[in-house]
Amino acid sequence: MSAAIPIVAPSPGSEQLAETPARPTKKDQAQRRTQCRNELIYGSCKFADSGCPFYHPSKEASVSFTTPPVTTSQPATPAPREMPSTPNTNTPSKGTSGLGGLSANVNAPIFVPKGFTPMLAGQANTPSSSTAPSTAPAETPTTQPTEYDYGDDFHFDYLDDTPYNKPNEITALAPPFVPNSQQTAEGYTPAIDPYAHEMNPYYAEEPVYPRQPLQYDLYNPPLPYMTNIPQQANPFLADDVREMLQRRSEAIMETSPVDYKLPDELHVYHSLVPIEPPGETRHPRVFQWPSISYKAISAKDGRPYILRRFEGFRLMHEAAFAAISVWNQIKHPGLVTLHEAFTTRAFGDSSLVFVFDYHPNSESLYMAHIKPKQPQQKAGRSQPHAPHLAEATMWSYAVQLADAMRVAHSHNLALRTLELTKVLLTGKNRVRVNCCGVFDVLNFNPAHNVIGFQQNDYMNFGKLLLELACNSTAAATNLPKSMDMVSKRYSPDLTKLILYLITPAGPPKNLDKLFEYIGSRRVLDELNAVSNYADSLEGQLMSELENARLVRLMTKLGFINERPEFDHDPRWSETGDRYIIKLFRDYVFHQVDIHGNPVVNLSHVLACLNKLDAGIDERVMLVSRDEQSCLVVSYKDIKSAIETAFTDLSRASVR
Ligand SMILES: Nc1ncnc2c1ncn2[C@@H]1O[C@H](COP(=O)(O)OP(=O)(O)OP(=O)(O)O)[C@@H](O)[C@H]1O
Repeated sequence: MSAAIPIVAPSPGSEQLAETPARPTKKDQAQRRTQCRNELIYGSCKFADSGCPFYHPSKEASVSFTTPPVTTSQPATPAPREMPSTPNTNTPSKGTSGLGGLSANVNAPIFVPKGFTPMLAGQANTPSSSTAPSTAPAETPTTQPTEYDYGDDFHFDYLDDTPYNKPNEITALAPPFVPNSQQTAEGYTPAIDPYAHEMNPYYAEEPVYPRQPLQYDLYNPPLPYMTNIPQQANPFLADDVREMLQRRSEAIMETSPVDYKLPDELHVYHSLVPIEPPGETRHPRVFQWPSISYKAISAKDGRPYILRRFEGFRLMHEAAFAAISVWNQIKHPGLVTLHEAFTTRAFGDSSLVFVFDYHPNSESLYMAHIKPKQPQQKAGRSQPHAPHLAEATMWSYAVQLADAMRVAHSHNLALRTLELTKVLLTGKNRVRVNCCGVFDVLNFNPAHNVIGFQQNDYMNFGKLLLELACNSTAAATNLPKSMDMVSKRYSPDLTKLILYLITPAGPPKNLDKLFEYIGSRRVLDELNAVSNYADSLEGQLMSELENARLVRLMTKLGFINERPEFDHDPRWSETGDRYIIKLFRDYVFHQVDIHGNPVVNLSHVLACLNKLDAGIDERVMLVSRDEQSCLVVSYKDIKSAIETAFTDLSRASVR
């Protein structure tokens, strides 16, 4: 049995027909056995005594359907307009036939809205409100041909003096939303709808515009265990996270406006773009060979990589590449992964190329913290840069870099590039050591002493922290002065750590001693910070998960709505179940207020689409654009209609 209740204007002359008794046919006899829908919906049929062919029960029987008198004036407004929808708490699902059944149901000649009755009956027990519809006679409505092709058998209801598509009638059928304990769940703000006052022109005294709460079961709030992170009111990705990801995505796709005459292809890489304009030297170089870095795309996996090219380098020992395979096996969050190295003549010289992971929009610690910057403008005022790094940031870097060192040393390797320009800031407080393995090839020596390089790592680490603490690349040239500055700016613990690292004298340094200086509390602080950040990102992902559902839904609507032709039928998207989908689209997106201005109400759209996605039994009244017909359908039915239409389209697309 259908849940769709089409109510349309009679065609011209239908009233005439109603008054002229026709010859009893088989169809007429069937009609006489069918209860008149006006009785069911409005409680009475004004044509009961003047030729309505349907069955009319006695007045006592239909008493529960009578509607109280109206006190508000009838408006004349454009369509479509915001319609209150009916919460389904009292209306269990009955008889909706699932996928594809809607067309048949809509065209069914006999209609008994089973799921509807309890709601109406429930209303009879509720005290009537002043906004209830009128049963008083009014003008006979204009009769327009309906847009919907219902077929010959379709039962037309005569619009009585209280047209069904008037808002006060709708209120009677769909009482205003009253938040229950579930609906007042987290995330629902009573003042969520800025249009509420505009959308209730008929209820100025008692606003009953159904605000569209984001129900917890349809739109999930952040996970409960996320109480350790600030809650965000925005159901979408936070602005700063969106901007960060957007910038990264742009950086990946960036191309060079200048033609640098680079090879089109290099090994398996193509689309080479220099990371920095070539030829500029801004700070002491770490490597004795000039190098230039390119972003390139791998033809193997389509991912971006960094190609660091050493110009004019001649490789003397093939064995130098042995370290590359070891570095390649180390995947650590504190290291920029080295993938491979090769020599090439594609640039017109003999070049050595290292391939690293590409971290879009990253910058070196030198660029981020030491390089002088233009003062930033905020609210029209220039903001001075922080004079020095916060102690917590210093410890965070120290913990991450110490762990990167630990993993390299445990593989019997040395980092050798713990320098301000070779440590990349790849995210919020996330540092990674870059260019690991480069020295192992550039300065290859079969008799090299890895322990000596590892001891140098401690020295370089101390120097890097000192330079960051003093905000200067020259800090190591005057140690007493620099250490004095550090002790004034930072805690004794940090001063002791730097002193331990940069002092050459004493026994060989080791990781245990290093972590003793750092202290387990600092490591746990870092763990907490990372966990909080992971939680916050997970919360953000959660909101994107919801949005992805809605995008899929809107994509389906886009495939179906306004399709010019399908299955050799130019009216495919306007007929059958698709007509319901069209009306639903109008209901969700094309509402207008009393002045005919568009209602751009995001919470309404989100609530409708979420209900649709969940396919709930709640009913919604869809009104045709000429306001002459309306359908009462459940979200479940609309979902079925969309699924059926989309499945038809998908099937045809693979044929
Ligand atoms: N793997 C990478 N992923 C993303 N960006 C990188 C990567 N490596 C380097 N960069 C970018 O290139 C910039 C320059 O780094 P690079 O190591 O080339 O410094 P440099 O100034 O050329 O130093 P040097 O001359 O000593 O090699 C960095 O600040 C960073 O923005």
